[in-house]
Amino acid sequence: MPPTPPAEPTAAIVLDSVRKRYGTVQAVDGISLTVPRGEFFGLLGPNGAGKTTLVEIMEGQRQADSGTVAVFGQSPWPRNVRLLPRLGVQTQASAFFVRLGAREHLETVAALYGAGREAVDRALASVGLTDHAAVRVEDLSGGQRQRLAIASALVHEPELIFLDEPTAALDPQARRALWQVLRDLKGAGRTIVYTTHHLDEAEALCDRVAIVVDGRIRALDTPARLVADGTTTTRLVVPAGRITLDAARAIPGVLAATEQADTVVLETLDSGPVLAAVDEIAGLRGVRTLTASLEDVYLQLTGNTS
Ligand SMILES: Nc1ncnc2c1ncn2[C@@H]1O[C@H](COP(=O)(O)OP(=O)(O)OP(=O)(O)O)[C@@H](O)[C@H]1O
Repeated sequence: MPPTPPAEPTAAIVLDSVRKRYGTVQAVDGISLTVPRGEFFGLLGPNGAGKTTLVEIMEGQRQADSGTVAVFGQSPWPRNVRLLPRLGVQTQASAFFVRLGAREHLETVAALYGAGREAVDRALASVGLTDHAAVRVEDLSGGQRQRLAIASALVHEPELIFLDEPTAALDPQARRALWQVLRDLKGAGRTIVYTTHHLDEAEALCDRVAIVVDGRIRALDTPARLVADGTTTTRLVVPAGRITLDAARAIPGVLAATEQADTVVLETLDSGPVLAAVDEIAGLRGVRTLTASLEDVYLQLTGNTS
C-alpha cells in the first residue's frame, strides 16, 4: 500500500519568532501567530510598522532572517511552486497588462493558473467590472484598476487570500460591495489576511486582528474583545447649556469633561451611574453615548500621533 500522505495542518499560517531586518531597521521583531483556516485575519498598524514585510514573508516573496514560517504546513520560501496556486495576492503595486482589456488581462492571469473562462466571468462580476470588461486596463479609473487587481488575486479561486488595503481607492458603494464579496469568500471557507488602515473595516470584517507596532504584535484578539478589554472610555455627549463643565466634572466617575462644538463631552469608564447623574441634572433628551471603537483601542496602542 502506498504511504498515506501526512494530513494537512488545520492552520493556514503559522509564524514562530519571525524576524526581518533591513540595515539598521528591525522591520519585523519576533512575531509569532497562527491563522486558522477559514479565518478573516486583519493586520493593522501605523505606516512602517512592518505589516507589508510580514505579509511578503508569508507569501514567500521575502525571506525571514530567522524564525519559522509555515503556510498550509509548508515553507513558502524559497518560492514554493506547490503553494502558489493556493495563494491569491493583491498588493498596492499589482502588475497589469495595461494594453489589454480588463477581461483579456484577467484571462491571461487565469491562464497562468489553468483557470477557465467561467472563473474569469465570476471574478469580473464579483468586483463589478462586467460592464467594463472590454475597457483597456490603462483606461480604467484608479478604483476600477484596484478592483481588477482584486479580481486578479481571486480568479484562480485560491484558498488563502492576501489583500493589502484593497479598498484604498474605492468609492463608498464599491467599498461596501467588496465587503460583501469578502464575506462571501469567508463564507466559502477561504482564509483571508487583510491589511488595512480603515479601522471600521477591520471591525466589520475581521474575526481577529493583530495590531503591529515597531515590528511587534501589540494586541491580537477579536475586535469585540479588544474593545471590551481596553481601558478606553465611553463618551457622553450632552447638548450645551444643559450642564456646566463644573457640574459635569463633579459627577463621580467622570474622568474629564470638555466643551466641544455645541456640546459638553463627559468621559467615563463607568457610563451607567454617570448617565443616571446626567439624567438628574439635565435629563437624557438629546444625550448621545459614544462607546469605544476599535479605532480608540488602536490609537491608544499606537499613540495618537502615529
Ligand atoms: N526593502 C527595504 N529596504 C529597506 N527598508 C525597508 C524595506 N522595506 C521596508 N523597509 C522599512 O521597514 C520598515 C517596515 O516597512 P513595511 O513596509 O513593512 O511597513 P508597513 O507596516 O507595511 O507600512 P505601510 O502601512 O506604510 O505600508 C519601515 O521602516 C520601512 O522603511
